[in-house]
Formats: sequence, structure tokens, C-alpha cells
Amino acid sequence: MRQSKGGTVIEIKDLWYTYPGRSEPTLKGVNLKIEEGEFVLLTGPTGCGKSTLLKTLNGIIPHESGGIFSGKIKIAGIETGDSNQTEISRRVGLVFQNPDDQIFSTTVEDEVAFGPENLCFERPEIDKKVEEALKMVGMSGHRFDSTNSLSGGQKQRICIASMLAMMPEVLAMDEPVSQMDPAGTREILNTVRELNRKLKITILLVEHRLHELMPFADRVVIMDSGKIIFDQPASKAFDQLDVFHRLGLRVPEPIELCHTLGIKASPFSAEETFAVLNTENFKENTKSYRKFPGTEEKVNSSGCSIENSEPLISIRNLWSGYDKNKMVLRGINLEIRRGERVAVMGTNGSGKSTLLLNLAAMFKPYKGSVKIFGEDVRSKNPYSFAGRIGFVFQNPDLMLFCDSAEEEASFGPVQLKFEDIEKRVRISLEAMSIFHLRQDLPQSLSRGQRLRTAVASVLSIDPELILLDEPTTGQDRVNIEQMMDYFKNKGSTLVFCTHDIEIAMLYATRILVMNEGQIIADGKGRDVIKNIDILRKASLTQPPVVEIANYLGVDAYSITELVETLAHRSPEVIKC
Ligand SMILES: Nc1ncnc2c1ncn2[C@@H]1O[C@H](COP(=O)(O)OP(=O)(O)OP(=O)(O)O)[C@@H](O)[C@H]1O
Ligand SMILES: Nc1ncnc2c1ncn2[C@@H]1O[C@H](COP(=O)(O)OP(=O)(O)OP(=O)(O)O)[C@@H](O)[C@H]1O
Repeated sequence: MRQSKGGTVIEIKDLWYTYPGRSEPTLKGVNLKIEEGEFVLLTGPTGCGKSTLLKTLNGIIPHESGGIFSGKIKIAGIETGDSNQTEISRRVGLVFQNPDDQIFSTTVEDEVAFGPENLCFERPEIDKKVEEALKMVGMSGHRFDSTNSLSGGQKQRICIASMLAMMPEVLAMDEPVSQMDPAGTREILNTVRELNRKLKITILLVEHRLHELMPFADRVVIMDSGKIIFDQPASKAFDQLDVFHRLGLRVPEPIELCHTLGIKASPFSAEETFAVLNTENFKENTKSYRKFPGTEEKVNSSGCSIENSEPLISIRNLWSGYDKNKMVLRGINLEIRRGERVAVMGTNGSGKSTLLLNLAAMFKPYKGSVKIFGEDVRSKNPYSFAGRIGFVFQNPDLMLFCDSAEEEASFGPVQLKFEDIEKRVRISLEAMSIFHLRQDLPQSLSRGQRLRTAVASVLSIDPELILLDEPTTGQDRVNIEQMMDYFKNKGSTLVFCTHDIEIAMLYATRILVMNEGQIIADGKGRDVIKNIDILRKASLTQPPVVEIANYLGVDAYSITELVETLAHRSPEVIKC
């Protein structure tokens, strides 16, 4: 059992860091003090330096990275500048942003055992730690699996388990749950919080989805352009909502709702919001509300005019997988028409990425048929669809191999011998807000910037069908909106996997819910999310605003709709 020592565990003084080859520093005088047992949420716009800061804590920067480093970091009693990597990693566990950068063993068991082995525990103790850590992340059944056979969310669970098996004094986590389903996210964050409380493990966690994290954090720190510009207790963080809005960060729906209604309150849950709204004062005020400023219809209400068009994709009884003895997709029937924006949701490992790979003709069906643009994929070479389908992998790094973002975006148009390459590249880089980074080496961009580079490389071929595997992970609000608005305004046919129900409700014309390789629901978002049994089966939850509407006894699917519903109802009708 760890011994609590009390006091300051992380102390960063005037930290500056410039990556090799860059003229501008990425960290510009960071000062931060964290006490033992604190749970600190670190957020900020994409590319502001969060991952860079985390890498300085476990010594990767500067010990492995090179570059120009100045300032002091004292962590769990040692100075990182004077200590070697082994000494630092005994104290600090870093969960990487990209699980593929962290995982290097071939089996799950070896991966999780690696840390305790290095700490020289006896074999029975190592086995016990592996078992406990896998149990904590819900992966006990995968102990002997190959790490290559894991889905994105399963890989993230293994990365967390590897760190939990060591029980370091400080756990630095870089978007550790970004690819996890909502139920899994909550379970794992509960576990981390429990360890934080019981064992006083200090947590510094980077995340954009504040609504998922706020119930767990003690303190919120915001970075912008390499500096810490905000540091507040979690309970007071949203008193300065303008900071979040100005930086384009996502604000939890209950807080955004209260703000829109002009109520000064920061509830995190639907229940707390209901308590805030269920006051005489509020009910009295609703009498005078007629039209709220800045409310605009955003949620998608229909699958629109596409119902009669020819399907672009037609799938009949599809069985598919990586091994013929273990089918992943089991009897999928699906049609997708031009202009639809389909969100694919469901538990980690339920087969979403595998379905997307089938839609991209990267698999041949084991049983059943897949027709893309009317052509049966069995009789076609996948390359014959080049230029017509654009696919972005869950891990964008798998598709970035050029020397600059600009070259990435021009690769497809060059291969397809388009004439207007320059124009296509510019439009796609601008659409993803990375035109200013066009000369940068993709590997030297932040995760959010790399993901947008990968999307730009697909947009530049202007494909008929766009397939994106979790395109919103690790992005701030502004970038998510910009990307999804682009597809919406262009009328793209888009299929995207996501665990983000709020984004799916805002941008998908249709939601598919998967469970154990089957589609268990398929319809308009507002119909799908009413079915609590389906949501539970697929590890999903209703968006907070819908839960709040349920509490109030009204029908609304977005903040806008809820505000307008409240405005047009007599307060007595609201079932408070
Ligand atoms: N290896 C590298 N070489 C050069 N520059 C880099 C490197 N890694 C990151 N940078 C630059 O440092 C800045 C901060 O990147 P970092 O990954 O720390 O941002 P972030 O806040 O974690 O972003 P995100 O939310 O997208 O993950 C970015 O502008 C990026 O281009
Ligand atoms: N390359 C592979 N080889 C063997 N099995 C695999 C491979 N990739 C995925 N699987 C297995 O197929 C199943 C479905 O994986 P898939 O990646 O399609 O799930 P997912 O729903 O996209 O999950 P996530 O939400 O975690 O991304 C999982 O049980 C996974 O272990």
C-alpha cells in the first residue's frame, strides 16, 4: 500500500520548451503547483501545448526529445532534469494520447505486466497486479489476447491498466478515455477517482469533453498558446464562462442551458439542473420569456429528402471478421443513401470500425453481400473505389506519411491526376483550419491538428462517400463544429463512428446503434435516444439536455429546443 506523504507533489517553475526544428517555443513560462491527492483537469484549445506539458512530467521531454528546455520540474520529491527516466517513471505514470504509441507488447498480459516486472516484483505479485488492473478497466476476459486484435477503446483500457498495475504517485493521463463508450468512461473514471481518494494518487488529466470529467475533478486548469491562463476550483470554474466561450471549449450542456436562460448556476447533472429550474423565481421569470437571444435550430430533425434516392451502400446479411472462426459482424442489413449523415454508435468492440472497413470495401464478406455504388465488392478490387470513397482511420497517424500537411492533402489528387490540385489542397486545408500549418511535418503537429490533416487529405479528392472513424476525438468545440458544419453544408454522404451522443444528435440525420456485431437500432436520433433499453445495451446515455427535458416533462432534444419550449409554455404546465 502506498504511503501518503502529503504536501506538494508537482511543482513546475517557469518552464519553457522549444521542439527541435521549431523557432517558437511551445511552452512559454508554465508555472503550476499540484498538491498530493488532487484531481486536476487540464484543458485548452487543440495545439495549445497540453500533451507537451504532460510529456515533461515523465521526462520524455527533454530526455528523449531533445529541443531547448529551461525551468524546473519537481515531482514526487525529485527534479526531473537531474533524474533518469527510470527514477521518474517509478513516480509518474503517463497514459499516452495515442494508445498505439504506448503499447509495444504482443499480448495484453505482457503489456500490463511490463511495469511491475520493471519494479522487480515477484511473479505471483505481478500476476495479481495484472489481474486486478485488468479487472479495474473491464478487460479481464482479454488477458491472453493479442494487442493487435483490440479495438481503439479496448487499447485505451489496456494503457490505463498498465499504469494502474504500477500504482504510481502521479498519474498523468492524456485524453485517456477519448475513444471509450460513455458507460465505460464513467466506470473507469470512477475507478480512477476512487484510487485518487483512497490512495491519494495525484491525477493530472487532459480532456476536451469537460461534461464527462467535471463530476470527478477538484480543479480546472486551462492552457492557451503554451501558457496557463486559468486555474480555478472545479466548483467555480464556470463562473467565468466567457473564458470557455472565447477559447472555443466545450461547456457541459446543463451549464450552457443555465447560461442561455440567464441563470447563474453551474449544475453538472440533469438532477441538479432540475433543482435549479424548479424554483418559484425561475417559474415566475419564464412568464416573461418569449424569445431567447441567440437561439437557433441546430438539432437534426429528419433524414430529409433522401428517402427516395438510390442507395449508395446496400448490405444484405453481412457476416465479417478478422478470423473465420470468430465473426465480428453478424448478420448486418443496411442501406445508406446519398446525402445521409449516419452516426454509428455502441459499446467498445461492438464492431463499428469493422463495419466502416466493410463500407470502404477493405474487407470481403465472409457471408452475405455488400454493394457500394451498386457494385458487389466481391467482384471488385478495392482500389477501383479510389477517389469515390474517403476513409479516415480511428488513429490518423496510420495515414500520414508525407513531409508536410500540404503534401498529405495533395497526395490523393496527384494520384488521381486531377488538374486543379492547388485549389483542392487549399480548400481542404482551409476547411479544416490548418492552412497556416501547411508546411509543417505532420508528425510535429498536435493530435487534433493531425486528425484534421488526415480529414483534409480525404476532402481534397472530394469523394462521394466519406467514412470517418471517431473524427471528433481530441478536438475542441470550435474545430468539431467547423468540421461537422462543413459536411452538413456541403450535403456530404457521411458515415462516422462516435461515442459522442451530443455530436450525433446535432449532426447525424440517422443513428445506428451496434451491439455485439449487430445493429440493434437504426433511426432518427430523437427516436433512438428514447429507447433506454437500447441505450443501456450499447453503453450509451441520453444527452444531458434530454434528461433535463424528461425531468421537466417536456419534449426537447437540444438546448435551443428546450429553451424555446420553456419560453412558449406557461410555467404551470412545466411538470416541476
Ligand atoms: N514533435 C513535435 N515537433 C515539433 N512540434 C511539435 C511536436 N509535437 C507538438 N508540436 C507542436 O507543439 C504544439 C502543441 O502540441 P501539443 O500536442 O502539446 O498540443 P495539445 O494541446 O496537446 O493539442 P491536442 O488537443 O490537439 O492534443 C503544436 O502547435 C504542435 O505543432
Ligand atoms: N485487427 C484485428 N484482428 C482481430 N480482431 C480484431 C481486430 N480489430 C478488431 N478486432 C476485434 O473485433 C471486434 C470489433 O472491433 P472494432 O474495432 O470493430 O470495434 P469498435 O466498435 O470500433 O470499438 P471501439 O469503440 O473501441 O473503437 C473487437 O472484439 C476486437 O477485439
